[in-house]
Amino acid sequence: MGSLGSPRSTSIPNSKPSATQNAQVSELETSPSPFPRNLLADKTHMSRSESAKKKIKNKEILKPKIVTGDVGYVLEDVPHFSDYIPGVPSHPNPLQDNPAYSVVKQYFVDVDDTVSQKIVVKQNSKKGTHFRRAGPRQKVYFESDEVQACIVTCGGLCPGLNTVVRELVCALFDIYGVTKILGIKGGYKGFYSCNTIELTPKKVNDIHKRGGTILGTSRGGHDTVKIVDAIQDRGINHVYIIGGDGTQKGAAMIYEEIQRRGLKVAVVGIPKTIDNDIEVIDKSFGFDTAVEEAQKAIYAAHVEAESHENGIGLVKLMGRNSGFIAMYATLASRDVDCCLIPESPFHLEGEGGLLEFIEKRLKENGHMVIVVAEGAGQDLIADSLRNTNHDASGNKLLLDVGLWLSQKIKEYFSGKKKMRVNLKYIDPTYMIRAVPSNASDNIYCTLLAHSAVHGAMAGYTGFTVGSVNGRHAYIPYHRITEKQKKVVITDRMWARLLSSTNQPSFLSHEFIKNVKGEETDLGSHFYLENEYALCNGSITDAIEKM
Ligand SMILES: Nc1ncnc2c1ncn2[C@@H]1O[C@H](COP(=O)(O)OP(=O)(O)O)[C@@H](O)[C@H]1O
Ligand SMILES: O=P(O)(O)OC[C@H]1O[C@](O)(COP(=O)(O)O)[C@@H](O)[C@@H]1O
Ligand SMILES: [Mg+2]
Repeated sequence: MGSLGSPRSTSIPNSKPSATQNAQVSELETSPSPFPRNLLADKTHMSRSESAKKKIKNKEILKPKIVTGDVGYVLEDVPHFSDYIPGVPSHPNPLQDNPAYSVVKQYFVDVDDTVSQKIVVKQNSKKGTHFRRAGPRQKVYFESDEVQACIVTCGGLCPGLNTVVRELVCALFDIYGVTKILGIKGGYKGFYSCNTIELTPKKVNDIHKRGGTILGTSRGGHDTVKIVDAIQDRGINHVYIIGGDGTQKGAAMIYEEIQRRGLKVAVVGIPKTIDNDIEVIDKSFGFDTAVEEAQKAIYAAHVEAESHENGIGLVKLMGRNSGFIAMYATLASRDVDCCLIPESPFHLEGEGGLLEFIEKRLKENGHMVIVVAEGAGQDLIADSLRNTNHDASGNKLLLDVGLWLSQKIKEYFSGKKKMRVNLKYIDPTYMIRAVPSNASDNIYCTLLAHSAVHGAMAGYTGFTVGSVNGRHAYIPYHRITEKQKKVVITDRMWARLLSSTNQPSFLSHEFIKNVKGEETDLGSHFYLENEYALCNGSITDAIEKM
């Protein structure tokens, strides 16, 4: 495989590809890396001529790096420049000369350190899946003045976005002496349709105290080729992408295109989602803040409900497909009588239905509080209303379960029951995600940002950073994006919720029978509550041993 031709023909005025961004590489005969390799890196600058584009398009990308060891040890590793850029030079890490780190006993993470996905084990358990431990390495693959970094925030808002931006800038600046850092405005489409802003520690000094993102965000607009062209044109070689599951899928495509073009550009994802629906990681930043903020709405609903005869406080919380916010806000509050999430189907009418339970609870206590995740009961609403709308990113636009439920409850009691109820519906949806992150999320954001920067400087790319069992790790994109994390209703955490609210499970016998019949891999778990499932790996086992 040879050079793809002449230097890039189109470019933004005053910007040219940096010499180091396009690695000087030659045909790869043997690999210093122990991993399977099916990609040969391109030579020097790319041309955007049609034939060159075609060649790039047809190039295969690296296969996932899976390393196996003794006793069933598996490392799901992340790509490194040395996998596709032979002879890529390295340098000593400047961290060792940083006065702040002078007292640290061990500056660097050992190259062999990995983080286990499964921590509850039996005596004879296999070692199972591991991820590369995050942190500074002895060698870095960029000189400070060679780095041109950029940061983008995509998808919905989440508390902590500004903190991550701030800490990325500060880590690059303070630890690695990087001074060229660009903010991409307005999400993915900002790469090719907006101006950039220069980011310095001074500019970002106070931003963690503000909600939202100073960079702006958007849904839709992911055009891989245009984005990578912009990255190349601006000479960017560190791309930090903060966003949820959709964003990480987009980041994976950017990384693949960059690898196809043979560029020395690190693509690093920092997972953001208020719904906490990202697999593998313990939890996402901003989640704790959102749960805390939701307490205010639940408190108000409880005060209102308690103060009226047959008072019902109904609170709708975010959670498109995963009910983590509703579940944790309910557990934290202790004022909630019933929590409804997308993972646990319910029915309204008849024996064992929601309306019957509301009536019972009102008769017992005189008031009640219901928390509903926005994605709950969508199948029931869809029966009465047609809904085929999607947002710019392709996410299904949900119908308002809170309004629908309020209507159904009122109809039920004013109809044949002739019972007067006083229902107050509170929808704090955007309030819980528009706030600045709390103290613990701020620290989490800082660690994520530092891990991201250390990984990029150490030459890793094509990964998302996240906490796995409390240790920070580099996780390949496909592990984050292959499925969404959901509340496991056969998990003891959901059982704890049911026992705290004393609500019925609403599950039909048929549903339980179906779930019991399913053999599903329960690989990762929020807060690792499901020890049984982790040991045995099936819903059936989890249910039987609960
Ligand atoms: N499957 C996908 N492939 C590539 N890009 C995607 C994909 N899904 C979403 N995106 C892009 O990621 C960005 C954010 O996605 P979205 O689903 O809105 O939020 P989130 O990342 O928070 O889940 C959008 O710009 C969207 O175009
Ligand atoms: O109004 P928007 O911005 O589309 O946001 C609403 C959605 O954003 C979320 O908070 C999270 O979405 P993402 O994590 O995919 O950005 C959902 O819970 C909610 O449905
Ligand atoms: Mg999403």
